[in-house]
Order: sequence, then structure tokens, then C-alpha cells
Amino acid sequence: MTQDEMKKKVAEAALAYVKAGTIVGVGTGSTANMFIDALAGMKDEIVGAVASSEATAARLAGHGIPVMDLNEALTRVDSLSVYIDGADEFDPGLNLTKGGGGALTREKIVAAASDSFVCIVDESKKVEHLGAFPLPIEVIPMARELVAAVASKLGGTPVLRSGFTTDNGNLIIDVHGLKVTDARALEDHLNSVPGVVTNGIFSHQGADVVLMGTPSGVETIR
Ligand SMILES: O=C[C@H](O)[C@H](O)[C@H](O)COP(=O)(O)O
Repeated sequence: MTQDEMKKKVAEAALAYVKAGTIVGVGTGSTANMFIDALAGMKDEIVGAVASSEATAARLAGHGIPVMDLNEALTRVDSLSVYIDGADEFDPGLNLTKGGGGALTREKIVAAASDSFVCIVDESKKVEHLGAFPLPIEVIPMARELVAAVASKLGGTPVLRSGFTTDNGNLIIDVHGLKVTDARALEDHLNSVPGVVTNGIFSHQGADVVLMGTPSGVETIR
């Protein structure tokens, strides 16, 4: 089975977590795109979807799935029923690295507004410790050098994502070579630096369930 076929299988398996009559949070990236395509078949059963990026909003709308603003959604319900999204890495504690596509901040917000997070990945995303994938940090432009210096002090190599601006008008610094021994402590430490909007470690907003595509089928990891 190819990587794309594995992604498609987990995207389809995630439909089992979508409850009729609810508002669904939808992530960003190639795996999330496959989920959106699958969700199109259920568009008449859900109230709508909250998108974690402009790209996701456009794809949802292209399928005729009602796209709702998060603030509007939260005036109608206390929380979204489920958030479904991919990841760049996941560890055995279901902590994630996200933001390879630069959508980490809106993804973390929508995940935080949801009752549960179902993460859909192929088996290449499984790691013992986060850190093999460069850690994205969204920064306000003025704080670029300050945040880069903090990342260097932690032993990482910060690289500005060239020519890239987030949906929020900010920059992304990708930090290579960080040794992540305590995902939550690193997430909190980086988020405490003034000018950091958020970083790509999802420990507070880690997955409740990971659906992992393998050549022999979909594995459910809790
Ligand atoms: O900003 C992008 C997101 O965090 C994605 O969930 C992540 O990069 C995984 O994307 P893909 O499913 O394309 O591997």
C-alpha cells in the first residue's frame, strides 16, 4: 500500500468519529484534505465545520460543506464534537508535532475548542521522542531574532521559513535538531517567550486517538 493509500484509509476511518447533528473541527494538510473529501459524503448529516486554515476552508466550501467561524460556532454550542487532523510526528504519549504546513496556531485553537482530537496519520509519523521533525514556531515578525536566540540556547538550529507568511500574518521559524525529552515542558517554555504565538508541540492539545495507516490496515492507538 502506498503512503497516499494509507492516508486515505485513515481519513475514511475517521468518519466513524463524526457525529450527526454536530459541528466538526477540521485540520490542515494532505491527510486532512483526504478527510475533507470523505466528509463530503456526510455533509447533509452535520451542522457544519470549523476550518483550521484558509486552505481547509476553501476545500470544505468546494464540497458544499458549510464552513463556520469558530466564534459563531461557540455561540451555538459549548464545544465542537471532534477535531480531526494529521500530524508531523506522534509519540507513545500521543503528544504531537504539528505545523509542517504552517497552520499550527489555528489548529491548536480549534483542537482546544473540541471535545476530542482524532489524529490521522500514516505509520511514517510514529516516533519514540518528538524532535526528528523540525519544530515550527509561529512568531510575530518583530520577535524573530529573539525567538531564534532562545531556540539556539536550547541546542536547536533555527531556520526562518523563507517566503512564508501564516494565515495570521506572522512568520514561522523551524527549529532543527532539538532533543525533546519533556514535550510539555518544552511547549510551555517556548510559549512563554514574548513574541511566540505558539509552537508546534501539541501536548496540552495532544491526540485522544491516533488512527495510523499501515500496510495491513488502520491501527487505533489510545
Ligand atoms: O500545519 C500543518 C499541519 O500541522 C499538518 O497536520 C501536518 O503538517 C501534517 O500534514 P500532512 O497530513 O500533509 O502530513
